[in-house]
Amino acid sequence: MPALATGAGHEPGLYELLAALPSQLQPHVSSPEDNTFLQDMFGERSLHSLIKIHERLQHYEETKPVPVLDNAASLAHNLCEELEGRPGSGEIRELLKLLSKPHVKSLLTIHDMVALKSYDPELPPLPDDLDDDEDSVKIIRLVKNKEPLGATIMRDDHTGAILVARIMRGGAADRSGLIHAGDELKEVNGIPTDDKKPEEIIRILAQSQGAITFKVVPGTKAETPTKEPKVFVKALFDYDPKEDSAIPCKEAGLAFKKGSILHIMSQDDATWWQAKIEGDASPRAGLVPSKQFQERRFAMRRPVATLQFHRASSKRSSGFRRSFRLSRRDKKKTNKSMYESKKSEMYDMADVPTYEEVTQYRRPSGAKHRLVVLIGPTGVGLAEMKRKLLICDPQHFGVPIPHTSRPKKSQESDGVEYHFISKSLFEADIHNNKFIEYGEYKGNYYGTSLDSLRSVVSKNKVCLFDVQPHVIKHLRTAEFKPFVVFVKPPSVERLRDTRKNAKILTGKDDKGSTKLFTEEDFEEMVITAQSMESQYGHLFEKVIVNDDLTAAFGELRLALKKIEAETHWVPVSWTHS
Ligand SMILES: Nc1ncnc2c1ncn2[C@@H]1O[C@H](COP(=O)(O)OP(=O)(O)OP(=O)(O)O)[C@@H](O)[C@H]1O
Repeated sequence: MPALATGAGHEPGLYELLAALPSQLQPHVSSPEDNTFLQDMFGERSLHSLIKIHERLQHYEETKPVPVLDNAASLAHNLCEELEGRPGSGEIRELLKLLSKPHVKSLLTIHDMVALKSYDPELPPLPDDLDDDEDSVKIIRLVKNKEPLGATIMRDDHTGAILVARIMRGGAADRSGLIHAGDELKEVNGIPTDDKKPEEIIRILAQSQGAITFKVVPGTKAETPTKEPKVFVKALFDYDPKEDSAIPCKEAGLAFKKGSILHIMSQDDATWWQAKIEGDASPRAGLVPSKQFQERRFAMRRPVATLQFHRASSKRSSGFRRSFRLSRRDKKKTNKSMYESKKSEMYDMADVPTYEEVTQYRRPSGAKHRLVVLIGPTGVGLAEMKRKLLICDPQHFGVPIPHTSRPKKSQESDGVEYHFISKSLFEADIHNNKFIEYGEYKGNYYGTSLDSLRSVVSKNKVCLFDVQPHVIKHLRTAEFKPFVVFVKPPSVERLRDTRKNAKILTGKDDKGSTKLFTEEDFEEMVITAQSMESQYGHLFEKVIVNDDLTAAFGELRLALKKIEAETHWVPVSWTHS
């Protein structure tokens, strides 16, 4: 590094600071490469010269000198012409030599520019072959590296013109601020675009690197500088732009998975939003279908989807969970949620899994715990998981006590196994929507009331509730903020291995008689789990495969611990009340 000399009597300033920086920064720089880089940068001669000039200029700033003239360069030029014809003395020859030096010429030109305060860049001359009516053509030069340009283009159906359809937020074109949606593209790198298809132009752009020159006619649409909206959504479906025939430009699409958190950066276009995956380091947005568009597409596919849903649910309803533990396989038993009777044939948009607006949430200390909803096919091990949680921390976890209209047995106590109420009171409570879920078995009602969930939560406990998946959506309120865990069976082979000695309720009586699992039980468990996941998967926040019980339980405990202590995404509506 060159020595940094400062003049005697020099005021300490930027120059000294620059000289001291490398040694002062050294303790904070770990890698030798970074150190060398800093030494080189701060030792760079041109940087020192600039600082010196800056310091000199500062001295003049106080005296505020004004230029005597602003045409020094042309004056010098005229003087040279005048003197050249004359028989010269030694002084004249010296003056001529001095004024013809490029450095002096440049100095005088710069002097004039400063005197005139003419700091705007000079635009390159317009190409000669411009038509007269092309007076609003703009020549734009962008330097592009390997990243895409970040713009989509289309052909205008009426005029046939090639237009910039949209500028992707954070992309190269957006950052340049030079190209705008609505601009008409005339040429790319001297290649006329009027006879090209948009895809061909995209290809030319993709293949270009370094400086790209565009000839554009600026669009008339006034650009309203939009403040980047901070909208975050959770994706409730998987999306792959490569599989989407409707997307205007597959390369500009953003692939995501169900459960991904997307930062929506622009909703200017009603059909295609611009988004990026939250936490992704790239500033560039990609195209995703808008909520409305995705809903429309879903509605068009709806007849098939509905048919599949009904078939699956009627065939497999026996495999779905009964939270209040009636017999597991009694086909005569009824099982309803308070909302089922209201279910109409009307198409409910809220059921269409598209996006859900979310926000970050962290449980304030002392606030109620989120309800923990456990979902899974019967026999998968939910009771086992709940039991283990209750044993390991009975002060922290609790379960709701169900209601029944059956008579109390001698060994039972009211409010322990069940709340025992009369049939007429049970029916009145059904009528008043007090039960989140209820059913009838051998002439008696069984059910879980919303108040029994509230009672656990109000004791500052984590309420564990296993329920049929169609009930989840009715629990998704600001009050309960349910954390939905789906417990999934492993493969039939693994079930065979792990559940050799495990027993399940037979459902022949309500005395809790058990039997060993059959091959049919395993198959039904796996099929039911698949059906649950495909219909309700977008509502599951955590999926745990219950293969090895200890591992699955460990995973559940960790997930519950995290949800209690850490910040996570929840629907915005849950934080507004
Ligand atoms: N990972 C596992 N490995 C071996 N056995 C298991 C595992 N998980 C659960 N079991 C056993 O499987 C049986 C059924 O589990 P559990 O009663 O918890 O199921 P469930 O999902 O509550 O079903 P149901 O709704 O029919 O009561 C129990 O005997 C339980 O101990």
